[in-house]
Amino acid sequence: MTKPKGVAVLGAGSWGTALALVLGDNGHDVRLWTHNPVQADLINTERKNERYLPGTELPSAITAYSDLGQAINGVDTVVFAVPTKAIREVAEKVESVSADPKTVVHVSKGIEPDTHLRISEILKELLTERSMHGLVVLSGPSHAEEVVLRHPTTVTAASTDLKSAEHVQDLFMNHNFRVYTNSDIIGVEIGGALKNIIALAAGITDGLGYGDNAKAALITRGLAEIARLGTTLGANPLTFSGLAGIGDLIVTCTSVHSRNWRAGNMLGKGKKLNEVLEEMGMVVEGVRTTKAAYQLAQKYEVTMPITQALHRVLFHDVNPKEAVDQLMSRMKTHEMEDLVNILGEQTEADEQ
Ligand SMILES: NC(=O)C1=CN([C@@H]2O[C@H](COP(=O)(O)OP(=O)(O)OC[C@H]3O[C@@H](n4cnc5c(N)ncnc54)[C@H](OP(=O)(O)O)[C@@H]3O)[C@@H](O)[C@H]2O)C=CC1
Ligand SMILES: O=C(CO)COP(=O)(O)O
Repeated sequence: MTKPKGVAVLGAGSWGTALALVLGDNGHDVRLWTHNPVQADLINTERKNERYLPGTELPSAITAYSDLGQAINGVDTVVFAVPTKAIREVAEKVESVSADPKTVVHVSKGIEPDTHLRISEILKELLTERSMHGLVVLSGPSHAEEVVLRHPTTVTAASTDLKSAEHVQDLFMNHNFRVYTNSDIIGVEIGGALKNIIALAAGITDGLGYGDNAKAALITRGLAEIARLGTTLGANPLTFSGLAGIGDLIVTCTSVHSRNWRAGNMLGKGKKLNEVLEEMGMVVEGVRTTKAAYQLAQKYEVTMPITQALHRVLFHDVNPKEAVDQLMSRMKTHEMEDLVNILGEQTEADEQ
């Protein structure tokens, strides 16, 4: 395999910086782009990103840039690691300064409200052949705080083009960071985005003082509604039993590292959404994704009771305890209601 020319990581928050560290450990020339020139200088002089990953020593292979053209021209892979709401702005800038096509990777976990676009769809809309020749999503159960400690982590690289997925697998894979490939880009993006909704809800139930039964209920019934919407949108149902499905759901609902869980926890303890977001100071993707998923559930008539309950808490000021009570007193139903419906339809068809 020829050594890649270099990798640019766009976004020097916790995840962009952690991924830059993995790539640096693997011996790549890493260009970490931030829109903040002061932060770029600090990273280059102190070899640390104190705001987002305090105490982590960054490998010497990483150089921070605040000039986007300098960061991306000359590398063959560009990793978008900014929050979903910044993807459009950064992609437009990339398209305008890019001198040649690159493999584009994104690691963001969200869906755009109102357009309902997944991030790969936004990137395809904005990046032309001038700047992109392959598109890969890297996702899975992976808190930056543990990745920089070089603790074992597994993720999946999804693309409709297996060669591009394997290129990304080779770039990132090492003894601590194991990368699988997957061809279901829809399922991987939907799993990664929607788990944040359930993690917010899990934080809320913990904040209310409920225990492990409530959390297990949220994880399993959450997975059911993620899979219900995901398959409606064209995902392979099996993806939801993998790293980007149940894997990421478990890690985000159970870890104190999760910003979504932490934000939910504060809501459960009685804080207001705007106070919580201010206190976090880092992106809580699940808030916007709840809006997008709620709209999608309405559009496709998909039953998503947890998402709907969280939507009431976040945007209609419903008390979290009341939202849990409403969820628990829904009409009785079969656990495998979708399966029962499909089997029922089949039996009816067989009898005719
Ligand atoms: N943290 C994690 O463990 C993981 C995160 N992810 C996903 O990665 C994505 C990024 O998350 P994460 O790094 O944690 O977020 P953070 O909040 O830690 O950092 C976000 C970074 O993006 C920058 N940014 C924000 N808006 C813009 C913009 N318009 N133009 C340029 N840069 C911008 C911020 O700059 P500034 O400092 O100036 O605000 C900051 O450097 C999210 O979608 C998240 O779900 C996925 C897996 C793991
Ligand atoms: O996606 C993540 C872990 O896989 C990070 O989750 P949070 O954004 O909730 O911290």
